[in-house]
Amino acid sequence: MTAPTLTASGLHLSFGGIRVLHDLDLEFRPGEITGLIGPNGAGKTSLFNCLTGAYRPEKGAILLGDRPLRGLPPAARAAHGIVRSFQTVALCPDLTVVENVMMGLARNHHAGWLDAFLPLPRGRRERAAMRTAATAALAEFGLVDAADRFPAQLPPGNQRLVEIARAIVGRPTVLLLDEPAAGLNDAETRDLTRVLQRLATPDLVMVVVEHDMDLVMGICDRIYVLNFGEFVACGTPAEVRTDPDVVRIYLGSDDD
Ligand SMILES: Nc1ncnc2c1ncn2[C@@H]1O[C@H](COP(=O)(O)OP(=O)(O)OP(=O)(O)O)[C@@H](O)[C@H]1O
Repeated sequence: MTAPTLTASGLHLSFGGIRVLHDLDLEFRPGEITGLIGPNGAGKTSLFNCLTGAYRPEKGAILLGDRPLRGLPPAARAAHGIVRSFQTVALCPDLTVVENVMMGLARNHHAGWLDAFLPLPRGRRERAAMRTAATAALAEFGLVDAADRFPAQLPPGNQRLVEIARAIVGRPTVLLLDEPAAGLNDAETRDLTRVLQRLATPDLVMVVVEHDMDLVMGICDRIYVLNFGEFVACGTPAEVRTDPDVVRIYLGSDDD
C-alpha cells in the first residue's frame, strides 16, 4: 500500500520571540529518501518536533495525505505511523536489546506491549510474536546475538542501530531519522545505508537529518536545505551540491 505524502505549508515556530522556523512549505513523498540538512541550529530537529507533535507551530498546516495533523498530540500521530529516532540514543537501560525493540511494536498490538509481558496466554502469544518481529529487525543490522544483552553492554554505534531497529520494527508510515549515522563506524554506517535503501519503498515516507554528507548525497532522492529556519534549496543531491547558496552557507563551511 502506498503511504500518504507528508506535507506542510506556512509553518512558523518561535520560542520567546526568537524565530526558529519561518514560513516552511514542504512535501515528503513516499518511496523516496528525503534528506534534511543545514548547519547546527538551523531548525532541523525543531521541524521534526513539529511533525511529531512535540512542538506546536504558531502557524501553518501539516497534512498526512489529506488528514490534518494540527492539534493531534504525539501519541495520536504515532498511532498514524509517524515514528522518529532521536539525536541522542534513548534506549531503556533496564530492558534487554530485544525488549527495547519490542517497544516499537506498541501501536501494532491491541493488548499493548505491557500486556504482552503479563503471564497470561494472550500475553505469552503476543510476546512471542513481538519477539520474533523484533529479532527480525535486529537481524537487519546483524545484531541478533545482542538480543538478550542490555544496551550498556553494546558499543555506542550498535546502540544507535538498536534504536533504529525499534523505529522500523512496527512498519511505520513516516520514519523521521535524526542523525542516524552519528557515532557509527564505517561498517555500521554501511549496515545502516543498506537497511535505509531497502526500506525506501512506496509504503514509507523517510526523512533523514544527517551531517554525514557522503551518506546524505549517496542515499537521498531529494534534499531540503535549512538555514536559520528557512529553506534555501530543495532538489536532487546533484542540484543541491552545486547550488551556490548551499555551497556558501553549508557545504563550504566548517560543518562539512
Ligand atoms: N524548546 C526550545 N526552547 C527554546 N529554543 C529552542 C527549543 N528547541 C529548539 N530551540 C532553538 O531552535 C533553534 C534550532 O534548534 P534545532 O535543534 O532545531 O536545530 P538543528 O538544526 O536540529 O541543530 P543541530 O544540527 O545542532 O541538531 C536553536 O537556536 C535552538 O536553540
